[in-house]
Amino acid sequence: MQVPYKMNDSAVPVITLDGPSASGKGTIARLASQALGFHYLDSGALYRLVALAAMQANVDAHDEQRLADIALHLDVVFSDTSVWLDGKNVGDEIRAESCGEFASRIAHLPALRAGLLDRQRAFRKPPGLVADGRDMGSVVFPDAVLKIYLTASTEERAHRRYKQLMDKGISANIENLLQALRERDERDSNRALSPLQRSGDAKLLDTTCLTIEQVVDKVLEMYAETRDKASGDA
Ligand SMILES: Nc1ncnc2c1ncn2[C@@H]1O[C@H](COP(=O)(O)OP(=O)(O)O)[C@@H](O)[C@H]1O
Ligand SMILES: Nc1ccn([C@H]2C[C@H](O)[C@@H](COP(=O)(O)OP(=O)(O)O)O2)c(=O)n1
Repeated sequence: MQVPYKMNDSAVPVITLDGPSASGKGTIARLASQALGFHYLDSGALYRLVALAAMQANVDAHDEQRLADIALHLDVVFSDTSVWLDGKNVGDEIRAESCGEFASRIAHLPALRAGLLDRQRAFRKPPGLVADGRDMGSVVFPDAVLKIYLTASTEERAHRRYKQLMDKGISANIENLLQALRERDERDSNRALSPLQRSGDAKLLDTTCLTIEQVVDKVLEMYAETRDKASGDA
């Protein structure tokens, strides 16, 4: 397990991007982190990795203790281009819709979420971090300097996911994707612990009519404004 950065975490700026499935969180967080030279945390990948490991070991979605145990002992390595679980490249496997679905079904379990907390916070290292997920701004990094709630209409998100799957040569059906997105949004938003919701201090960024480049520019602009304000206040 990685050792958390301990010296003075609050001095390391964090930008959080939370939002529903296929809103573009991963794409935008990765590009913004590259532009700023920051580290990047794809927290959804951790939930997907627990889901994959659990599916491979035939662990029941209700077996909180075993799932928490998997979360605590995940042997995972993130590289720029992929993710390695127990020494095996599982980058494509964790992106499967079935894996995202299983991740969403187990993500309400408190012991599992607790088991991933330190691992997520360990990504906070100088010079800064961009983190994406559902509860990055509300629970994992409540002192983030910039919190964004990224969203887009359900139809646009289904269209984006459809195109993404087709580009990878995976067949998909837009109606099924729409239905799956609605179910996942519903489950992620209505769980008791760390639900997907826009917290009061998160800035809303609706990307329905924006290109990827426009969204990245907007995030960088928001971050520059936050820094200007902080230096003006000092
Ligand atoms: N503003 C945008 N306009 C068009 N396509 C986008 C936009 N943002 C993201 N995408 C595309 O949508 C798909 C889903 O994005 P992704 O980053 O995986 O979303 P999330 O992490 O929220 O599930 C990807 O193929 C990505 O390239
Ligand atoms: N911070 C997080 C990240 C993901 N999850 C859960 C809920 C999500 O449906 C699954 C998969 O997340 P992921 O961000 O990879 O999914 P999408 O790319 O948005 O489709 O994991 C969570 O509960 N908290």
